[in-house]
Amino acid sequence: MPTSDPVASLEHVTVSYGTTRALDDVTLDVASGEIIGVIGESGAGKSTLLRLLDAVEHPSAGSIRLLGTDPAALATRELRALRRRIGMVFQGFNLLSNRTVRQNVALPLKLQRTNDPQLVDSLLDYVGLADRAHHYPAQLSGGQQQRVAIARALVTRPGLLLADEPTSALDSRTTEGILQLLADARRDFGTTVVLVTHELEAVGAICDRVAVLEQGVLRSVFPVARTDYGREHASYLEHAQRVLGA
Ligand SMILES: Nc1ncnc2c1ncn2[C@@H]1O[C@H](COP(=O)(O)OP(=O)(O)OP(=O)(O)O)[C@@H](O)[C@H]1O
Repeated sequence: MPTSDPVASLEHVTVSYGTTRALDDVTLDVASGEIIGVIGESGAGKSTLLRLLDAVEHPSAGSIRLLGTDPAALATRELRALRRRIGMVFQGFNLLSNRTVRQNVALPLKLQRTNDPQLVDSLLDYVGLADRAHHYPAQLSGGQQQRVAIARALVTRPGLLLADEPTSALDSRTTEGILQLLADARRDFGTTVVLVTHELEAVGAICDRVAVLEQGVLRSVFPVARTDYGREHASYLEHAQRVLGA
């Protein structure tokens, strides 16, 4: 079990937009090395929570610590440096369409004015796309594009990886592979993952705990009883039989 300080810590955090409380008195720790799911109906506050954890939003009340610092107290340059330590993957993959797979993965390093071709290659290999390095995103399937996005997020060895509905645009078997990749990243790199999703199966597949938001209020955080979901080498037929109970 993780023993170090939380990667992120919210203390009585409220985020208000006018009279709307997008988050209402939320207290939550994200432990180092855990995969925590965040679920809730539309408008429950999931995106607001992610924006706080990505340090693009600050609490209206309460406090937050992210990777050991208070983001609200940082100057622009320090805030940028903090945000570079936070990886993000999105439902729509958000790859640069006019850059190759390899260039997309190398981008965060380029933004840091560094260059590590071996690391980029090793990550492409890790996500199983070494042979697609010179392809463009439009030449890849959705699942492959999400693998590129995950490689891009991991290339800086982020202290926190935020995943915003990462499998919602994918079919169920591709979803299994992507979830397995996130679980592997935790196992192999110790990556802490916050997974926002409306897919309860995804939470059951890889999360240690789940936080349930309702109208901005954190109703409950409880341990997840994992389902054996991530058999990535199962054939499509096996997958269909398992899901459909044949
Ligand atoms: N910039 C904003 N200005 C005003 N209200 C906002 C803003 N951002 C979010 N809200 C409101 O805050 C509440 C929480 O929104 P949020 O986007 O965090 O929910 P969500 O759980 O991510 O929803 P969804 O699943 O539909 O994306 C909603 O009532 C929303 O209308």
